[in-house]
Amino acid sequence: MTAVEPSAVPAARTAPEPATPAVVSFDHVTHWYGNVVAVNDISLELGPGVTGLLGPNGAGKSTILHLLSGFLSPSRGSVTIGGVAPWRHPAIFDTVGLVPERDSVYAFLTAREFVLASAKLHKLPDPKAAAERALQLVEMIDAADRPIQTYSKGMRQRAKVAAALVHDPKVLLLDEPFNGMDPRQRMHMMDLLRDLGQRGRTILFSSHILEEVERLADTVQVVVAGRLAASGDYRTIRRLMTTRPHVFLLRSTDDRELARVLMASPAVQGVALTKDGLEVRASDHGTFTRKLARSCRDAGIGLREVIPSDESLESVFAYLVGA
Ligand SMILES: Nc1ncnc2c1ncn2[C@@H]1O[C@H](COP(=O)(O)OP(=O)(O)OP(=O)(O)O)[C@@H](O)[C@H]1O
Repeated sequence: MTAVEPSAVPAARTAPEPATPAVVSFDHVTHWYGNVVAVNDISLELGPGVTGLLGPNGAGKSTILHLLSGFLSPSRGSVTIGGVAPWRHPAIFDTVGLVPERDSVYAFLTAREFVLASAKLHKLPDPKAAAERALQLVEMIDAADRPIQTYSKGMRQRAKVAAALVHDPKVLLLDEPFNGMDPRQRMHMMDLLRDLGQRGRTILFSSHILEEVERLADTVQVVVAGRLAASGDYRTIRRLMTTRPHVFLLRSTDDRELARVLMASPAVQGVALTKDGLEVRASDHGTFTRKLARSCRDAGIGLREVIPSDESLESVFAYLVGA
């Protein structure tokens, strides 16, 4: 496991104070569904601020969020929010708001009715005012009286966020909240979540998109195949991802000569002549890509194509797990 301790974060981003007591805690948590181990011995602590839960499909992100919401009990270990175990403890919903991945919304209701129903379920003193405030936060006032079934996916997402926020929870859990949002909606939602994090709320959102997490999260928890692969400051994790070895396929006027030239570079770990071209394993992505064109020019070799061949998130995660 690549364990990265949360490090000091420059002033540009708001990070949880190191002394802040953990609000959310996983202590050696395992959860299995029948034979499938969805979460495997995960320990983590989260405090106020925005945390991204990053992982490929099937990594265990939804299971982690459902354990926190009290929908699932840990098979082993303990999960707590503010010191309380959420399982079979509905009062936890005074503290927690959940935006599920699936649309668990009555589509014949309008957003206003849906959010108001959520406010009433929370027995808020003024449910109407709370619903209006939540709809305003997600910029849904104008469309609030249309049935949800007429909404785009992004609007449905925002209606779910309003319902989860209506009681101003201390902890907000969001499962792939940006799915289906257009760039403007996404930017607005990011601003809203960032603002809530800065105002002391503990926000945990799942995503399989590195850029989303990078733009929003103060800290990142990377899960792969049910295990915690890395955790801490997003910059450190980003650096680990960009400094990992990268594989490129190159096509040139003289692949054999190019192999000889590249092997002299400290940024290159290995080369292989294949029927498709020259496969290069670079130890440092930045140095390799910066110097490649010049090396070819100096050697009189024409560079025809540079194809990164292991850029999938899965390969990034595989590297983090194996590192
Ligand atoms: N109810 C279930 N019964 C059996 N297996 C399940 C169940 N729910 C999830 N799993 C399995 O547990 C593992 C983790 O699933 P989970 O939904 O938590 O991952 P995820 O990271 O949220 O993935 P995705 O991004 O695709 O939603 C997967 O292998 C999944 O197939």
